[in-house]
Amino acid sequence: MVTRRLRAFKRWMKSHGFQYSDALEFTDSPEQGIAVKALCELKEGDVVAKIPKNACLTVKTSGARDMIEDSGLDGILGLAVALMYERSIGEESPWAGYLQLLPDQECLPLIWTLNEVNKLLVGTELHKTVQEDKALIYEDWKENILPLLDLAPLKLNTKFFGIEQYFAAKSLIASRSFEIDEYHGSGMVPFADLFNHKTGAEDVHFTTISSHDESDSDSDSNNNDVEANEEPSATTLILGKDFNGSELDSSSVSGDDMTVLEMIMVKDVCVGAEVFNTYGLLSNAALLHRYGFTEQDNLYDIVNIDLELVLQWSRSLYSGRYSRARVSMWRRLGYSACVSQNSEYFEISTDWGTTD
Ligand SMILES: C[S@@+](CC[C@H](N)C(=O)[O-])C[C@H]1O[C@@H](n2cnc3c(N)ncnc32)[C@H](O)[C@@H]1O
Repeated sequence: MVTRRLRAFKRWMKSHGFQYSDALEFTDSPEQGIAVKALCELKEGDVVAKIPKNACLTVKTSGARDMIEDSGLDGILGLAVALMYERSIGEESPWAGYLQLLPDQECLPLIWTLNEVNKLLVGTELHKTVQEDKALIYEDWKENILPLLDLAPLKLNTKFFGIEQYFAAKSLIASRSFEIDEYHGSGMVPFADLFNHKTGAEDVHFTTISSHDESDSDSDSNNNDVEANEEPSATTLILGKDFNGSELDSSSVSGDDMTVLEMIMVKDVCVGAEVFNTYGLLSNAALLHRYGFTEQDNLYDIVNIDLELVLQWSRSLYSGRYSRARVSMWRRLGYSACVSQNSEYFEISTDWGTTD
């Protein structure tokens, strides 16, 4: 269903220089939110959208830039202030047409009440993490956001900068922001954040393309393409992270470059099917923590077992020497503290200390 908010968003995209394929359809339902579907067959290699970087909401593009930078805020904290600020000025925000499409907040564990966290996460590896998240976010707000309210020049509307609004902004940033490049840092990327996730089976990649790669020629293009690049030297971006784990694109060192972000099909998609992006190869704990959902039959799901528990169990059955031999064997087999990009969710005790 094309809702009024989607129509307003499309108008907004048009007026901000977005190009996207007519073959993409946005659907909006109260139960499932927004999804992107294929109206006709999409082919691997199709460039289905081009997003101007300066239409992304970042600290650099926000009207609150001076205040944020003068206060020494940056990163996610700076982006949270930028997002709260743009929300606070309503229709006057250049992103009004985009912001009206966002939910108030994303239902991540960090915005659950403490009761819900204690009841629903007890016994899971997220329990302590989310408790700590909540405490840290509150401290962040007290230390960094509250003092902004006394700063005169921008006359902030305080009701948009309360603790609840800060949690809401953090939940949206966790679930929808991208690391854009060295200049912009993290930002909200309209359009790119409409795609849902499918673990290890995405159809589209979100990439950053340097302006010098751009070409007017489009010899192989089909009707679904928006103008394709000749030789794109692309870096794939995923929500919240640089996908390749490589350095962020540093070609953009000022705000006036013409760099664009592109969405490129990495697989054929047939008519009527949903077009998925990837948020990474994540376990269900990581998905829940960052995005507020889990996936059935997630091939990348893992269960962490605290090594201390395993050692206690082993020591209760076997001698200390035998237990140590076991630990050494696990090490040789590569069983160790997780060193993946998402290790924050999966850390097992790294204390391999000897015990008798
Ligand atoms: C980047 S947004 C995607 C667009 C979103 N569906 C919307 O309505 O705007 C990310 C959010 O979409 C939802 N989402 C994405 N992929 C999902 C999936 N495979 N299953 C359930 N919810 C998903 C989650 O709420 C997640 O926090």
